Amino acid sequence: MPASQANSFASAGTIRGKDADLTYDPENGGTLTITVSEGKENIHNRNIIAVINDKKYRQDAKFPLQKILLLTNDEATASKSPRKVFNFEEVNATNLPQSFVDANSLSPRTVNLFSVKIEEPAFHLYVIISVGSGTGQAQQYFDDVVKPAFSAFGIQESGYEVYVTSSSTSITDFIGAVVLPRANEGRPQTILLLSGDGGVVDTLNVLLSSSRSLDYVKPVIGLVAMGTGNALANSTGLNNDLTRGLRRFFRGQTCSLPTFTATFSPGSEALIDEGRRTEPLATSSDGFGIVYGAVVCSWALHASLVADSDTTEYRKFGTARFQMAAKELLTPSDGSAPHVYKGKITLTKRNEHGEGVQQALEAQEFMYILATLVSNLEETLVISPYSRPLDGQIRLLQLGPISSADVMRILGLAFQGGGHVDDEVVSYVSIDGMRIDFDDREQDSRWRRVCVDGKIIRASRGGWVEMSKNDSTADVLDIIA
Ligand SMILES: Nc1ncnc2c1ncn2[C@@H]1O[C@H](COP(=O)(O)OP(=O)(O)OP(=O)(O)O)[C@@H](O)[C@H]1O
Repeated sequence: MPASQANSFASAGTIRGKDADLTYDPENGGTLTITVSEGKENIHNRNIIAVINDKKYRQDAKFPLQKILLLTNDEATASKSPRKVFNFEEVNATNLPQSFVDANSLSPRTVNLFSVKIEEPAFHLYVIISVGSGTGQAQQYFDDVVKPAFSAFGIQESGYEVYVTSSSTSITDFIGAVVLPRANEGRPQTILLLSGDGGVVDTLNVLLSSSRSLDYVKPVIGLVAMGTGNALANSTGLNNDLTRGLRRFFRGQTCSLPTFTATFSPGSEALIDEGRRTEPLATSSDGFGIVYGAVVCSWALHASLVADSDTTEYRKFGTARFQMAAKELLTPSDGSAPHVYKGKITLTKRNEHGEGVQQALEAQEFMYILATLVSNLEETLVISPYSRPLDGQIRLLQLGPISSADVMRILGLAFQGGGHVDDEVVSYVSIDGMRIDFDDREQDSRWRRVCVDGKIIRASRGGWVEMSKNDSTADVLDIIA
């Protein structure tokens, strides 16, 4: 069979300028096997950002030039050369098997975005680099991977706006000053966000707490997982490949992001600057503090460990920071017993007529209260195994005043695929909302800390927090997943 008539799974082409037999196996995520005279090489789809046809190929060439944008990992090279964490390669090829090209080509949305972008630069494309996220790799990922990948698509640096964070309010400021006004003018905007959950949540909070015009066009966010937990990226599946979600940005679909509102009693404040300072919450028309979220609203052990571990010192340890802070809370180094959190919890569930029905929990002492819209708080921490990507269902996990050893055992099961929800000490239910009334005996404000998507809010003494799922009127941004 002549190479030009090769079937969809095998062909004779070239790779890096050398003649090669090419075979594509779609099983197990997809692998291209390249055989050249010197030997074999496998390229897995999970390492591929995209495959593109190079527009600059010569018309008289036998086969058009194609490019495989490849990202190979990572940590092995990093130990030898700290600068070289991300190995991006633009692999020149010709006559790749069609099924391989189809499995790695751009989504129609991206094709459209890039063609409009080149012809009409006012079509807004931004890259936000949150340099404080995770262990601080976002800038390097941009320099080593995003910039050359955009360039391979013909999008030069003048074709997009790059915004690098300089403080914890940078994303909020940028969204409020640039993205919101343009959305209100009806302009389509795409933001590639190199951050953890925080960048998405900051964007959400600005858009939801501002007034939106009738012309409002939802900005679209593509997320590259650069945070510590990356709950959104890990729960939507966009971090399933080895490109941190950049593959999904080029190939995925836009989806609405389910969200919730957490309302706080007057006097509640956000803790910032490693808990050293406070700032007021945005307020609702009736004067209550408001925070919007898309991931988690928690109290007790989870909120305490997120708060305690959010320091520059702890952040250096990546996800281990959460376990280190949990250990200190469960087995305090001064030998004291772990705190038992006191409060009254009322759940809201909708009945078949869509009416909210309230149910007060009998128990008033807890170790762990966590309501979530997502399955994974970290890549391997499956906190809510029944949650499906972007399903919009809030699920509540509850642990009573059990021993520290039992809490560690339960969290261990959560790290082993989510088996903890079948354990008899765990309550795991679907809800539409929840209210916590903090017991007046909780005098130490540390035990009234609530976590909303990583932000820590200290509720007022004897105060409350109420969280409820948002309806479609809160549909203010799309995420590529
Ligand atoms: N240049 C900067 N200076 C100070 N703070 C920054 C800077 N850049 C980002 N930040 C802050 O760092 C935090 C990073 O949050 P983000 O959620 O992106 O990552 P993370 O907390 O490591 O991950 P995750 O939320 O997924 O666990 C945010 O509060 C953000 O505002």
